Amino acid sequence: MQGLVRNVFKTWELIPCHKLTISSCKIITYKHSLASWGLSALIATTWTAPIYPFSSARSATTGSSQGNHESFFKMDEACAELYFTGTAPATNTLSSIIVRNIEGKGRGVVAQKEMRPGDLVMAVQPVVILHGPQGAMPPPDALVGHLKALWPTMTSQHRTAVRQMFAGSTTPATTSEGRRRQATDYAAWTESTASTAAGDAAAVDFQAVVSYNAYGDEYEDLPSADLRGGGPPRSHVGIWPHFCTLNHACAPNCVHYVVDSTMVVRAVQPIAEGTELLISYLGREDFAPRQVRQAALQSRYGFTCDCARCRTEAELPEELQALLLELYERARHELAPRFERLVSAASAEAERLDGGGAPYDGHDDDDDNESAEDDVRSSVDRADGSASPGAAAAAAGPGSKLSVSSLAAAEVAKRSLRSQTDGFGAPQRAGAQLASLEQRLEECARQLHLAVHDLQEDDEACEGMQTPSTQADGGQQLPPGQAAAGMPLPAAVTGSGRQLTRVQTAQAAAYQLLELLHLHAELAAAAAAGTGGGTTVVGDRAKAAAAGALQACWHVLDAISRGSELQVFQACKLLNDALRASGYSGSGSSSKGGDARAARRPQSPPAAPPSEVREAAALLGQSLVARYGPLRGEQLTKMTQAAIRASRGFF
Ligand SMILES: C[S@@+](CC[C@H](N)C(=O)[O-])C[C@H]1O[C@@H](n2cnc3c(N)ncnc32)[C@H](O)[C@@H]1O
Repeated sequence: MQGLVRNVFKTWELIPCHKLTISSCKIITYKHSLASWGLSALIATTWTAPIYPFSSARSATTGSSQGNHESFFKMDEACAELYFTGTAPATNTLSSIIVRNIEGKGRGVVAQKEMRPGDLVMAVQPVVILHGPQGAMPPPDALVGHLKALWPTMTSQHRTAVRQMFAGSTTPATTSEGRRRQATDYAAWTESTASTAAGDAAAVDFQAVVSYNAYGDEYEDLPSADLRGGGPPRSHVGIWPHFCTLNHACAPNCVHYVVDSTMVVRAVQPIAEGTELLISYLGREDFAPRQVRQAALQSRYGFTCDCARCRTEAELPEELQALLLELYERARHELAPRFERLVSAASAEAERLDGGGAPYDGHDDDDDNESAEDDVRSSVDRADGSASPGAAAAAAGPGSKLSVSSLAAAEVAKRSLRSQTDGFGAPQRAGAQLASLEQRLEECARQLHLAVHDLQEDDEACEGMQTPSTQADGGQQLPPGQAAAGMPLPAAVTGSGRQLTRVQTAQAAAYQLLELLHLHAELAAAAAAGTGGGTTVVGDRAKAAAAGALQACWHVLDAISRGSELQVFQACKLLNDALRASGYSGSGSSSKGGDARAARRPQSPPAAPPSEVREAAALLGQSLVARYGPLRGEQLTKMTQAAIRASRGFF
């Protein structure tokens, strides 16, 4: 896996767009090549074995050699109902988990049994939730009034849970309030207290409860909203008592998302019994360097993150840390807005040529960057979501607007580009802008390439000399003797013993740049297609570079954000590109060339998919299983189709 990522950086070169005449090139839209895809055949031939290594152990009829697999299987059936019909599980579903005091973090959730990627951790209902239209999340502060209004009629279980939520203070355990806050058992929530509802309400700091525990997003899980039908996905903000006992890590071992009103949390790594279960509170800032992540967590949640990823990053050479920060800032503030402007300008011109829109005014110079950034910012504010308990509240606070990320800006740019069937309509202007952008991007890419290369060489030289260097997230004790003074630290060990290498850590901090490299290569390929129908040498190189950068993106996501929606959607795109490049349709005859005679021939059995299609399908399978658990057969087919449909709207 790592080899692929390394390759991209080792062989990276920019494809020179300025040597091309960009004219009426066509972006082959995402929809077309997938429409005729023989999905079931491909799944049957490529996915079943590689993504279900545990299938026999999971079977309800296999017995229980590994504990309560039977109940796990049933829980996933309940979730399948949720995904496919929107019917929430009748009761809160919790895996074998326990709440414990974790040193330096207050309480946290710990696995009481071994877990594997895709295993359900919890599927739980909120104590309060507000919905809004997609992209318009209700203000988190509105939850305060709702909580107060609901309080008198709330079950005693819910009231106990709310009273025990983290509210920003470390009340000593000697007081009754402190004892309640340190309760380490979900069962304690069922205890009712003697105090009256009104009295309880006076003792609760509802504002603080909302600030630290609310979770909101601009949209719910998109593939399951698609499967459920019944209207567009909704935004939401709410408080889920079980969910808000989970602590944060910047490369977490669990993924979380909302389906209608149900919060689903799944393991995305192999997790050993006794390991702390962790989610990310950050959303898009997952792809920022350590300093940015830590500042966000400190200002919103009042703690300094010391997770395995942060520790590894802090041990990188100082110059590299400074460079990663600089590249992040340049990608976010300089390059992404300019890419966005380039694509918007091209789109506007294409519209004008179509006779549909106002003429392009030609104002696309650097001087306009500020207004471009505003545009990007507002697009991102609409598209981006907060992704943690409390993040929603933080988003509403003064000066804590959701961050503008170049990643999201790139998504906006790509979406806008792909919505045009005729691509660039302003050939010369677009070409000149792309060329100037290219120089800046090239400079950043080269710096990153050299830095990562050096890091890799260092690590290779150190290989074999090392023992794991840090205490694992989740409190696992690692073998002694590791923090030997002066020894380079090649990797962090996240909860589960998974290695997160220094190279992966550096690449994750530069993820936004990687996204832009992919976008650039796509634009270059599109430009080349405009001059020679995609058959030029430059066009082929650009396509290969785009595929390489996209694959690198998937692998970086797999290291830090496995099972995320973004990883699923990047995998959909990879598969689409592989299908398009190979002409494989999954049906009896190859679609390459698409001649009419072939259509009249009797259908032969489906040809075996080419290796690049199989690889891309396997990556999508892994991402889907991490996110949705052990879906099988028909369910897997439907979920895949839904993910592909949802990803079209996303990119
Ligand atoms: C939603 S609560 C999580 C549960 C909380 N630990 C408790 O005791 O109830 C969020 C708060 O947990 C703490 N926290 C979460 N992740 C942490 C981490 N990685 N390190 C230190 N504190 C953390 C912070 O105080 C944060 O404001």
